[in-house]
Amino acid sequence: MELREIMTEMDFVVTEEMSMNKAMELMYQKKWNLLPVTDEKRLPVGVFTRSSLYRMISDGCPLSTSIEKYINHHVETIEIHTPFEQIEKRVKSSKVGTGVVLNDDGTVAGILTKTDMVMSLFKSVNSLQTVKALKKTLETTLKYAYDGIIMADEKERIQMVSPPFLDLFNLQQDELLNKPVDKVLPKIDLKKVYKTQTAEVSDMMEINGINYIVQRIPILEDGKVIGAIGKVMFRQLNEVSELFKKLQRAESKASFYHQQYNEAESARFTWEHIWSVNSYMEKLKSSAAKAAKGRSTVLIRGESGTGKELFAHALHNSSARSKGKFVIVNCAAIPEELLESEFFGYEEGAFTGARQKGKIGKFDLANGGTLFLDEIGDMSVALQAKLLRVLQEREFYRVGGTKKIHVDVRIVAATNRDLEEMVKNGTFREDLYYRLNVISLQVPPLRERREDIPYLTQKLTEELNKMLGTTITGMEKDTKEALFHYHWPGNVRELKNILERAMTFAEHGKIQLEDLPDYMLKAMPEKRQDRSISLVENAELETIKKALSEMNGNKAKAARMLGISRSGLYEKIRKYQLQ
Ligand SMILES: Nc1ncnc2c1ncn2[C@@H]1O[C@H](COP(=O)(O)OP(=O)(O)OP(=O)(O)O)[C@@H](O)[C@H]1O
Repeated sequence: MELREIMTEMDFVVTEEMSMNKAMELMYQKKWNLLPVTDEKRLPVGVFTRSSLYRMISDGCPLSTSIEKYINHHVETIEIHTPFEQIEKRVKSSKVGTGVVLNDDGTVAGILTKTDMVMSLFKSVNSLQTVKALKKTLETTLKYAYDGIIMADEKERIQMVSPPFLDLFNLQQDELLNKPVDKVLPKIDLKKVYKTQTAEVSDMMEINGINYIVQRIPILEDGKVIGAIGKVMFRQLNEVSELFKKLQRAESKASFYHQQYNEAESARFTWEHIWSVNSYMEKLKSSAAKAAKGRSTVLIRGESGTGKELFAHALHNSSARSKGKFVIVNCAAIPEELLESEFFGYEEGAFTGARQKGKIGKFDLANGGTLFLDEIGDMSVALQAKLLRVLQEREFYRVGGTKKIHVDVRIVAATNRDLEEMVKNGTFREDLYYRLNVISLQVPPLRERREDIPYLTQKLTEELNKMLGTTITGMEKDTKEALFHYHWPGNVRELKNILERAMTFAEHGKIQLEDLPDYMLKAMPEKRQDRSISLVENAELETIKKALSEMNGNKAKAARMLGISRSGLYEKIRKYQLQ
């Protein structure tokens, strides 16, 4: 077989001067992950890859920037007349997924991907025996193929499957090998081609936030189907096409404002959006859902990034006021002198130089709905007095106004400050504190519910795959451990940010240790010598120790804090020999 028959020919030219926009468009149209860059004589000077593109985006380069500085000058090349056996050997040992094919005169002819190679091997198959003989070769090649590939024999039983396929569907090889393909993978629907004997491509499907399509190819011998191949394409689809769309969207300011407009004044989240497997969190959610039904003011406490705002959204959505507006005021973000008019609005001509027309305040806006006062601990004492009056009387005056305005607003407030301490030192009014603190919800920090880390990681990866258009199927074991042991001062927000960063930079389908920020890796503890207790047990032990010390050894209180029964706690104390 000739290399020319299996490679993908390059019928266009990419030079160093090409803009990022054009390069991206080519990657999208051609579905290539790598573009060979040449000089004016078509001699190779480097390659522009998906990670080069990501680097340009993360550096904030405008779309018109030339790709020159982001070219990788290391090029893996293959001469066009290389014998097939040698190509096979090179492909198997090479770490890169795509090679650049050169003509005899050194100019670029095209590219050869590992998937091209696998498919070519199938083309040369002409009997079932050969399929079996090729198995070893294919398995090694498959290991590095970029797409998910599955192969079934004439009895429709799975004979081979590539690692990206297993990653995408979160399956182990044993669960598939020798099993009937339509039983274990009905969605792939490979059975079809045994009947139709013709290759076809599926519609777009979705799993874990990742879009994919399946190409179904029958292997024919003497007019009979002796096997079938399913090729699941997902990486190119998502990474290039979504990125392309996203950038185009980002370019359009109009769409940005449109989105802002849509998001304002409506609560977007419900209890289902608060992901947790921690028993205390589950209880907190159900108490909050009960509180939502009443009229009382709710105060949500907890460190920054723990999900207080999410709780406020869900509270509003499950209350009788869900049809009304959900208005957010971040008390720390508004300048002191504007806070009053933000809250209460102002009458026409209230200030010299003010806008001619009056302005409606947040209290007015939230009438019939919920007003979420975020960072309430950061409000000045003077404004606290005014807020207290509205809460007591349910009435207020606009700035510069003389007419009393009556409102029906439910207040949900949140803070990460120590309000009790602030009351003591006079920076927070005691009477307002009691007004707000009718129902109080304490959202625990992430490090005190470590079992949520793997769960949130999985759910956030799915969400981010959709948002970023990436195809991350999981992470390496040591990376999971690093996340698990980190102390998470920024809580879920920090976890989300770290995942977003890692998913943007991950070169492979799985997040690796090197994709995590340096500051996190430095904070990693030395590897434990004693592996006799599992990571989850270790976290449980740490959480119990902390609860006991916080409650000064009072087991009943510690059990309540942990959301477990007293006997449950005693059992754990015995298990970990804690006294
Ligand atoms: N349990 C959770 N499930 C899903 N997403 C979460 C969860 N907790 C927090 N998040 C996400 O983490 C980010 C921070 O959450 P949020 O803004 O609600 O925190 P906060 O406690 O209000 O923070 P701050 O005090 O800094 O305002 C958001 O993107 C939110 O969607």
